[in-house]
Amino acid sequence: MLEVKDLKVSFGGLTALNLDTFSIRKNELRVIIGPNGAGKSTFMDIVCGKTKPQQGSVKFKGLELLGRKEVEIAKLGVGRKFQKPSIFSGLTVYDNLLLGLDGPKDVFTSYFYKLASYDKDRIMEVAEKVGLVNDLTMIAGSLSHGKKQWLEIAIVMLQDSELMLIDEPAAGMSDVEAEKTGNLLCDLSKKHSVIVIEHDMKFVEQIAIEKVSVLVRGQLLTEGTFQEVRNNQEVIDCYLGSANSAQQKAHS
Ligand SMILES: Nc1ncnc2c1ncn2[C@@H]1O[C@H](COP(=O)(O)OP(=O)(O)OP(=O)(O)O)[C@@H](O)[C@H]1O
Repeated sequence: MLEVKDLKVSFGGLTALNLDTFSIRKNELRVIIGPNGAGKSTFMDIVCGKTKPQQGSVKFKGLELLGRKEVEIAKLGVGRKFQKPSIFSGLTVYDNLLLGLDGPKDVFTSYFYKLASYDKDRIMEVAEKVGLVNDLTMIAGSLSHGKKQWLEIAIVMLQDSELMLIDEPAAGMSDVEAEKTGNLLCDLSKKHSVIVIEHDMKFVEQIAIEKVSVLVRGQLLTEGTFQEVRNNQEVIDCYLGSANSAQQKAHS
């Protein structure tokens, strides 16, 4: 589904990413973890066309993505949820979802776009899945932080992208909200390839049903199951640090 090779990106002399290889399968859920500044968001920025790397190759279903515009990459089937919610705060939840449909792309035409009943059904189906069905008339800006994150995930779901890039979906969520988000992402991965960046280890453990990739200083340190990664001494040293060591001592 996605095959990355020799990817390099620097900002003003600082190497943000230097990735030899990275790939994920169709309908795989991959979690990327790593300390702050490891290059995780930069990786997603490159895949969705927001950032141009100095060199490398990013193939999506065999098609080279590098050199293409963000809109074109989105149309090819790559959807992105950013770290900070980027919804239209002044519009209702419903109108945000309407804009997320693969129809007219500006606010004005969307308002006058004649919705097919299929589109309405899609909006209701997705709103139901993310638990926003009772909030459709709410102004998006007044939603709780967790619900804003769900709205943004809903917008990616409406685009029905084959590859979904989800940056820190559980940030700022309560445990209950995070668990619900985890279930949603696991469910999505039955029909889509999903890459999730996350810091919260409890959440990572819940969603890491397949491989976890660890990025450190722009490089892929290791990949494996959650348990393998969690017990990897280099990962403990580089990333999980003393908090995890203390936890392991407490368990032994
Ligand atoms: N547009 C930019 N211009 C300059 N430097 C940047 C830019 N984007 C990212 N960087 C730098 O590249 C490095 C990698 O940043 P990135 O945001 O990808 O890390 P991250 O792993 O997502 O971190 P975090 O977990 O804190 O979000 C950092 O040193 C960051 O300051």
